[in-house]
Amino acid sequence: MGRRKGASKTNLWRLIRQRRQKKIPLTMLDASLPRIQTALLGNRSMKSKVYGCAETFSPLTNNLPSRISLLIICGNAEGWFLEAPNNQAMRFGDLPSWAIELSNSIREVILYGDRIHEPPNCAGSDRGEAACWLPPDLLSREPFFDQLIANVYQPGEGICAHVDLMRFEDGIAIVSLESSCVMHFTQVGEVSGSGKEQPDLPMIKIPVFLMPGSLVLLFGDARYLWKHEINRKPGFQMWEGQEVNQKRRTSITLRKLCHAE
Ligand SMILES: O=C(O)CCC(=O)C(=O)O
Ligand SMILES: [Fe+2]
Repeated sequence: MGRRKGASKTNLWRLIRQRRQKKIPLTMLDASLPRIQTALLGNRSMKSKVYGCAETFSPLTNNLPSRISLLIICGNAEGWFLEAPNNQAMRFGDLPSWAIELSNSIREVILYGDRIHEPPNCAGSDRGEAACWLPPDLLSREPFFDQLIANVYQPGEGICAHVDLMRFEDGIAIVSLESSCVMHFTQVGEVSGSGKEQPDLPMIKIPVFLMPGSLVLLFGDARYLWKHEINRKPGFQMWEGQEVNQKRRTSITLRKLCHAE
């Protein structure tokens, strides 16, 4: 079983140590999902939709110059507050309606959608949980997601190798929009007694090509034992021997916060 909500970091490191003794499968989906894109974009451009999402976050944004595409806006029980103009927007708790629509589309597409790669049969599969696109308990949870982050990357900008924070449950969805890119996956390094990751692993780097509308689903090993990164510096975005043509890229990451039991 993949790790589930509420497990501590120490437990995670123990799990990682145990799992590294075995061959670790990468369970991940990379499928072209035009329906997702349609759900998100609707009749508007991505740009206006992103503005729309920022507007939903805070009444403050009504006063902002429209050239600011996205803002970090954090919310808590006291209300929304603006952290800094940036290229990133986050939302915790109740998601705006377009993100709920997007979550529903993701669920629908996993269950019924057209896919590039046919998933192995989840129900009754003798290949076990790792063979599904998303295990049934994650697929049926409510809410499906309650945190989103929208990232906008200009050409040359990316995100360094990381495992998403442990405050989020297993089962993470990333919708990739606008510009294609290569996302790389590398295994989490061996963990020493002090809890520090050791860099001495033979590096296995798995490139995954993401088109506009691609969906990446991370669960189990892919979520906990592999880091993901996007290095969009010149020379790193190679696919089939060619440098990927970079334009602005936007991603929407949907996750579920761990809640105390
Ligand atoms: O932009 C992406 O595709 C990845 C974003 C991501 O990994 C994150 O926000 O944790
Ligand atoms: Fe991430």
